[in-house]
Amino acid sequence: MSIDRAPWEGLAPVDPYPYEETHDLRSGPDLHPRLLGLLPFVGVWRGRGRGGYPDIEDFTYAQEIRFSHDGRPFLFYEARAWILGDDDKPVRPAGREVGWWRPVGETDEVELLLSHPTGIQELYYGKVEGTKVEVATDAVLRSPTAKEVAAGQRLYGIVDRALLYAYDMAAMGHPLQSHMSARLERVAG
Ligand code: HEM
Repeated sequence: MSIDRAPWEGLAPVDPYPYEETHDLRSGPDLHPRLLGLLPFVGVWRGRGRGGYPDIEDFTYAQEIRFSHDGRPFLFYEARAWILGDDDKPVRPAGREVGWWRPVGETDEVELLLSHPTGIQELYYGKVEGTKVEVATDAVLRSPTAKEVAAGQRLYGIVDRALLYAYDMAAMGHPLQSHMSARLERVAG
């Protein structure tokens, strides 16, 4: 394999990426009609959650989640969490995930592709019902160094203007059970 410089030699520099991405429905491109079912999620959210699992200590965390779009029929999703101490102060950065929420054609079905810095990728399928989205993994891809995560289930909902979710996972030989749940308030969008 080699890189050939010749085709680009002498050409002008390229302008910055010309298309807008927004988490604010009042600015930027129009939301693609296929995303109408997911419209209530678009924005930036911040809040706190509780987590646990059989062999670990229960923990409290804070999290920011952003759902944005660029006019095409998918949402960009990004979540960053940090562990909170008893005094509510940050203890250390925790789970991060990025991915894509993809409505399936004109249906109420949705595909969710998520990628984690822990060597795991998840592919979820599920349904949008009103302001609720429920998805379950179709596949989990793990790098050789990743922890043994076998399956996941997620429920997202907008309740009283807040974003609530619950995440159940089957991992490390344990059957599907709760790992985290949280409540986040809209902070932008
Ligand atoms: C908000 C995001 C998350 C937070 C705050 C979080 C937090 C934690 C904490 C505190 C632990 C204990 C071990 C440690 O300190 O690292 C842990 C373990 C674990 N987490 Fe998470 N986690 C998050 C998301 C996820 C996700 C999305 C997955 C799977 C894709 C996952 C899979 C696991 C696994 C497999 C373990 C090991 C459990 C065991 O050893 O029995 N976590 N998590």
